[in-house]
Amino acid sequence: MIHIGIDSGTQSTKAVALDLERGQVVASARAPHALIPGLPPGHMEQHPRNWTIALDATLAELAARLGPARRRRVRSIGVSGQQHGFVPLDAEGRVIRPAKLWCDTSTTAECALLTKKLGGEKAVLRKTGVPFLPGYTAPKILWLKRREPANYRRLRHVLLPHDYLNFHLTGRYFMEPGDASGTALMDIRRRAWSREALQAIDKNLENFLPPLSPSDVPAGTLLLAHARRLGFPENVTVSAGGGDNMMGAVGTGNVSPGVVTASLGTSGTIFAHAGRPVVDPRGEIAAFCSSDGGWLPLLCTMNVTTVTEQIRGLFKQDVRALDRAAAGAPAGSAGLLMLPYLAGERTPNLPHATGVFYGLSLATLNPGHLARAAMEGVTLNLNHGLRRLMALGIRPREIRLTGGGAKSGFWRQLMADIFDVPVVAMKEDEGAALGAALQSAWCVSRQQGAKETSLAELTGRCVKLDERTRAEPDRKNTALYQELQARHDALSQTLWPR
Ligand SMILES: Nc1ncnc2c1ncn2[C@@H]1O[C@H](COP(=O)(O)OP(=O)(O)O)[C@@H](O)[C@H]1O
Ligand SMILES: O=C(CO)[C@@H](O)[C@H](O)COP(=O)(O)O
Repeated sequence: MIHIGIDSGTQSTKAVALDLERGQVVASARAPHALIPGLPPGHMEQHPRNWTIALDATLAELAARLGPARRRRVRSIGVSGQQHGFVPLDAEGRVIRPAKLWCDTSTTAECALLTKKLGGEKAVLRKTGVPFLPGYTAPKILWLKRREPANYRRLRHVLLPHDYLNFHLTGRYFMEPGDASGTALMDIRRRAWSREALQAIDKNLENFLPPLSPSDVPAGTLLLAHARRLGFPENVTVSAGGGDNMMGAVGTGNVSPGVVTASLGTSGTIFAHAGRPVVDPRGEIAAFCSSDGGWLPLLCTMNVTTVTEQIRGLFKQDVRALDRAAAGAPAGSAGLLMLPYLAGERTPNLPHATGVFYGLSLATLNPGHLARAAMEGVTLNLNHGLRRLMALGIRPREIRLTGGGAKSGFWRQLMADIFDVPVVAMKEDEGAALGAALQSAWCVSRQQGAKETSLAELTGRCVKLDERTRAEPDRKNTALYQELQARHDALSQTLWPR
């Protein structure tokens, strides 16, 4: 059987076709989609229509690559998507306005209002487990109500990006706890909507959200129009899918405690599977649910490949030239430190912070030092959160890498040195797309009942480490980076006191 996984990321949509019997990805496809340009600072939006165009294009390309015989063996599709985006739909399921994304920081006033309504930060953590942060969906809904009342009056359905793609494929409104836990509208301990959080926005909001279904329940069946266009059978199951980090967990075999994954996409995330809710009393680590029945404590920083892309653009380099330039500068960039908050930041919670190069001199103001300081800065920023994850009891023996940034050998070594933990990339680098394919295969096997296969068995069979990419911490550099971490944290704290 062939199981298809789609990952609708912030910069592009990726699709893979998994041949389950061979345990291998046999075809893949990709299509880019862009942010809406020219919006005021802090506003980050995309039109959901561009996601469906990219989804249809990648599915068509995948179908062509599979050829007629394998197309007839397609059994299921799973969808992964960037978390937290708010897709507002009217009564007919039409998109009312562009989606505000996970990296939009325009809702700090709404976060403050919601936090106050629930009784303050501690009360919010007690009631839902997840604080109101600008990246999450709840303040975006209140923003629409307060700032665009005419649009809000038309609101009848709230979906997240991956739910909207499921709706496009099946015609059904459906949500599951993994991605839904990133709305900040759930009590993540009970895996259920929090009536209090919903009512803090609108007493009718509950009617605009589908009930939460367990993640092993299918979202629906692929609409016939899609199946015919693609040459697929008529009974293709579309699984619940999930947020890209939840699916990245599955695609890196992070489905039982003890495994830690880092994703270097547009955002940077580090997460671990947990058999119980992990609520950070400081609210820095997100207490999300996974999309396989467990929980997924997660650290997210907003500035990862956006920063390296910006530096690369400045010097008109391709990704390899950027690596070479950075490798030409010494570890620690001769004292040049970068606080990478180009888009504000979620962890630490500094939505209005800006970036800083500290330590510019005749020796460091050149492309190589700037590139290295940028890569070190985003990695030190991630490491700040990794220390917090560790303080909550997550102990990584190694970290599995996924996302675009994991393709850089130079960056992998930098991560091993800064995290002081071995890192290793995966044979299939599209972890979220592979995870979505695997989750759909799991969902089909659960429907078949008697022949049910566990998710751990499926990942054990299909998820493979690429041992050639393994990087061990280099003792020459780990001590230096510990010092730099302290300087990075102190500089951040001095410039942006919390
Ligand atoms: N070899 C590489 N070295 C460093 N960065 C890379 C490399 N290949 C891709 N990238 C980065 O990965 C980014 C895309 O990552 P991806 O995980 O697909 O993002 P998203 O899922 O957020 O759309 C690109 O913008 C690019 O900056
Ligand atoms: O906001 C978060 C996690 O809380 C981000 O990780 C988004 O889910 C976007 O992911 P990428 O597009 O960077 O993969």
